[in-house]
Amino acid sequence: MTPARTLVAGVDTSTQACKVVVRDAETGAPVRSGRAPHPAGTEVDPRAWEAAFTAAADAAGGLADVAALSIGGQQHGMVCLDDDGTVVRDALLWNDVRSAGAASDLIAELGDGDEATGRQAWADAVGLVPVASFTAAKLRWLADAEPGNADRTAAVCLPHDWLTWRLSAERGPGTLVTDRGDASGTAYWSARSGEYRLDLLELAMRGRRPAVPRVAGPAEQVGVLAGTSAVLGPGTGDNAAAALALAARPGDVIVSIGTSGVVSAVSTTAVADVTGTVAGFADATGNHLPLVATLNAARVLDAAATMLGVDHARLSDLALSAPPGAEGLVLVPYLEGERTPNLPRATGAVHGLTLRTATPAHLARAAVEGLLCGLADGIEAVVAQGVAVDRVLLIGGAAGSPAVQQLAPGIFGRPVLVPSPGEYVADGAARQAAWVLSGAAAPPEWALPGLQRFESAPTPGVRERYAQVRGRTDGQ
Ligand SMILES: Nc1ncnc2c1ncn2[C@@H]1O[C@H](COP(=O)(O)OP(=O)(O)O)[C@@H](O)[C@H]1O
Ligand SMILES: O=C(CO)[C@@H](O)[C@H](O)COP(=O)(O)O
Repeated sequence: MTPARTLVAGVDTSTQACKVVVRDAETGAPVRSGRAPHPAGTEVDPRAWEAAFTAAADAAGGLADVAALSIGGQQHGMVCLDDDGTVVRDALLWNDVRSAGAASDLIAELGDGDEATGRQAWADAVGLVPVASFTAAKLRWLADAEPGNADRTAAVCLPHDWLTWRLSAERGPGTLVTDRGDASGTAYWSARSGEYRLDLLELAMRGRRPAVPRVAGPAEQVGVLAGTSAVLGPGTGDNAAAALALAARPGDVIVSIGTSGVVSAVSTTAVADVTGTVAGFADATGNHLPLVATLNAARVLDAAATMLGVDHARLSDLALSAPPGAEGLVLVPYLEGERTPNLPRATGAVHGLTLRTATPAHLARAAVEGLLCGLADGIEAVVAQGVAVDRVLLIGGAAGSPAVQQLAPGIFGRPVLVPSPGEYVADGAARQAAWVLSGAAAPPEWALPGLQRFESAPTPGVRERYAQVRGRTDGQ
């Protein structure tokens, strides 16, 4: 009789869905998986994430036989809890831009009214400059727009912290836990010092100081899955989890095209970009994860497909059938406002329409190129922080698009490696769970996914034309 293998589970509680994977703890071999959708919108009742988790776990055949579980999740979302641990209001997600004015106020206040001084002060304090996405800006919005809810907020945490806490057998006061990766996206925890800046939390909350989760070590057991003996890992932010799944090392740049567009890189040193383009986040192993995020990514292609009345496969074929640069047709993809560049009130635009370019193929091409040009700007910004780029890996839902795969190398000016299709955030969480279970100093050596290499001649003209048009789109 073969001995029973030990199983671990990883969860991605992402913007659009909850995904659960079950893997062999020793080898990382996939065993089973499930998913369930999240509600649409940028303001969500966290209980919907718990319901989706339950449905996704059921779809994955249940978790009764797993020995450990960790949760990766969408970053930055503001989850406010009252004295009883009840959710105070719906969570504001990372892509909710109502906090844009609050972010500007926080910059000005830390600079005593001077924006440049404020930017420098935030970069020095926490390695990033506030934008609408970060939790601190959302808390300032809450303090100003809903002071009653701010008063009731006894503790504040992030989506993955909240779900870990809900699944834990122990939910008493002081049991909320997070990790370095997700804490670094709050704007009141410093990846450089490894400490909370509770003065900045207090500034955001206009003098209130709610409790915050304890920041656990990368492989620390933080509890037990309720109703089982499975151990819980600390979990992490989605981008840190994906880096863990890919065993990313310095020199690797991961470009994720999910709901968000993300360029991130593992680095042994902290960054502090005073322009605010690159955020100085932490990874899930003790390193750093400088990161650029856009609000508009896979859903740009969803929108283009809807406009053209086609599915993703047809959109890709259309894009590949048009010439590079779509003969001057440019789509600026700021469909939800934008975070990078910081234009929260911007809208999308199409420039260069002529009788010749007014075709489905040109529009499809312009959508893919517009999306990729924004990410190419992100790669450039990360490089400007002194981060080495030896390999570019492309993941996320839209990385499955042949047009994205084939056009990215030309626009990025570098070859692109596409791992075999997978749920890399959930996989990274599963690898963390296996690490926690092992008690070892380093994560287990799991087989890495196969990589498909895409290469093509650089098309710098496409980025130049995009940059000209982007400059005219300020969204005011
Ligand atoms: N082949 C494809 N081409 C383009 N977009 C795709 C494709 N497959 C999935 N997507 C899009 O990818 C997105 C989901 O990606 P995912 O990385 O799971 O997002 P998230 O983690 O933010 O929920 C959806 O918007 C979906 O429509
Ligand atoms: O805001 C960020 C990173 O700073 C996003 O990456 C969110 O973490 C959401 O990710 P997805 O839902 O696109 O995976």
